[in-house]
Amino acid sequence: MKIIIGSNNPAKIEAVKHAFKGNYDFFSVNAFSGVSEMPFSDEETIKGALNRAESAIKIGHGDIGIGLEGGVQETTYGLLLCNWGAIASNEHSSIIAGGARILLPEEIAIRLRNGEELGPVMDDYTNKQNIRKKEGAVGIFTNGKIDRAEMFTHLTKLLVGQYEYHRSLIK
Ligand SMILES: O=c1[nH]c(=O)c2ncn([C@@H]3O[C@H](COP(=O)(O)OP(=O)(O)OP(=O)(O)O)[C@@H](O)[C@H]3O)c2[nH]1
Repeated sequence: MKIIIGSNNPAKIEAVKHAFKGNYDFFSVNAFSGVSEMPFSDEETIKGALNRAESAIKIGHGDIGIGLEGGVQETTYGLLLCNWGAIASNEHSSIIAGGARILLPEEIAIRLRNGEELGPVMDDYTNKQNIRKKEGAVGIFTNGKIDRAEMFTHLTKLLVGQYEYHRSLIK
């Protein structure tokens, strides 16, 4: 089975490879999210994940397309880091799942509300480079307990499990 991942971000690719068990061929493509660089709601982040999954399966001529998208959601408690994923398949309509979420520190949230993007803000805050491709904001703010790849692995397992369940209903 040919699985097309709609991103070249190593944290996302590693996560998808970990979540699938069995004989699969993985390819990654730079899929278009069709949403803003910094999605600012669950709705927008889900849309980005769906667009990436549906574009990945088409571009890569795969059996399955996977889209993973990071964003934030405003709440009365503060700004939540949110992540969403989608599986597009040739057999049925797309499936979505959400990742674990944590509140971002207010000094980070203020910068995002003023229009900055989380990736560069995290690099600036930590004085490191490409945090988004490594441990991610979730890794930094959980003291390394859950990094971005692990969070996306869990999310992708939620997708794969639902996909298998849907397929068992079709057959
Ligand atoms: O350091 C981070 N840790 C995180 O936990 C995290 N979650 C989201 N973001 C940032 O939010 C924007 C959209 O996210 P995103 O997933 O669409 O893009 P990305 O650039 O990370 O990947 P990709 O576009 O190469 O696939 C980008 O600025 C990401 O950097 C994060 N940055």
